[in-house]
Amino acid sequence: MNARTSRPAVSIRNVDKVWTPEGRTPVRALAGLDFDVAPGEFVVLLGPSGCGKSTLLYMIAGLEETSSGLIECDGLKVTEPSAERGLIFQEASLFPWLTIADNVAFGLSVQGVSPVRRREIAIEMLKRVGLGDMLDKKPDELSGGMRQRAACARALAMKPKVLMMDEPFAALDVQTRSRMQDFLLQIWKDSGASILLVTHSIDEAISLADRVVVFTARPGRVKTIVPIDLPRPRQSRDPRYHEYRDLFTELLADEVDRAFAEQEAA
Ligand SMILES: Nc1ncnc2c1ncn2[C@@H]1O[C@H](COP(=O)(O)OP(=O)(O)OP(=O)(O)O)[C@@H](O)[C@H]1O
Repeated sequence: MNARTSRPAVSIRNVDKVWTPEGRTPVRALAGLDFDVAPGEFVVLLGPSGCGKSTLLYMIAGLEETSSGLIECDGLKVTEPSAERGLIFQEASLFPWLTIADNVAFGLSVQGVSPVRRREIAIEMLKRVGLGDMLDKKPDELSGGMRQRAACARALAMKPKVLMMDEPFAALDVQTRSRMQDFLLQIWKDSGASILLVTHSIDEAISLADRVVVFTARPGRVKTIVPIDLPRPRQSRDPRYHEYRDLFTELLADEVDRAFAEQEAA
């Protein structure tokens, strides 16, 4: 972990979330979440389907309110979205009618950056993610991996302190996924941002994380937090890698069974 200050980048204090959809039974998604993310730390959220991982990201992003408890970023209570907290989804949510460079520049226009400077930043960011020769392409002219890199460039252009990623590589093929993981580690080091990444993949968690937060089945609670004490780049042939894999498989198995049992009973 390359924490630089003692103040957490994200502080999650006793957070509950109950969804109350109109005309439907309330859903208790998260209960009593309490953990911190250090500046520059890479935290992976791992847990069974429906345990509230995405819900947590939306609350940190300021897109949803907590039902109780407190979320702070850099010491300030989260009340609304901020450029300091970027969110990337499974499918790159780029505007299809804009070029890649204009997509990256778009958020900066909201911040009042001049058109010339926006273009400069967009080019710089797209070069950084290896898309320097794709500036004037539209999203549908790019592969899925390229689109995700463009989404990363757009988020990084805002210089976020926290970058949240909701299963960002789940839709990609195995080879592209592995390259994107290497790429992500590189931009994480370069940017100094904290990363919170949701995945269902145990291997992705071991390959990327400083710490893995394992959730219980719904309502999601922190089952345990496991630091990954392996040097990077992580090698799947390392016997300790296999020990982590066995540990996470065991930790998740009970929770996945519980989640299934609940779905069948519903
Ligand atoms: N907008 C919403 N309105 C009502 N209920 C919601 C809403 N969003 C999520 N939920 C419910 O909250 C629970 C947690 O959902 P969430 O998507 O956060 O879980 P998850 O762990 O990210 O799941 P998955 O791994 O399948 O993506 C689920 O039961 C879901 O149906």
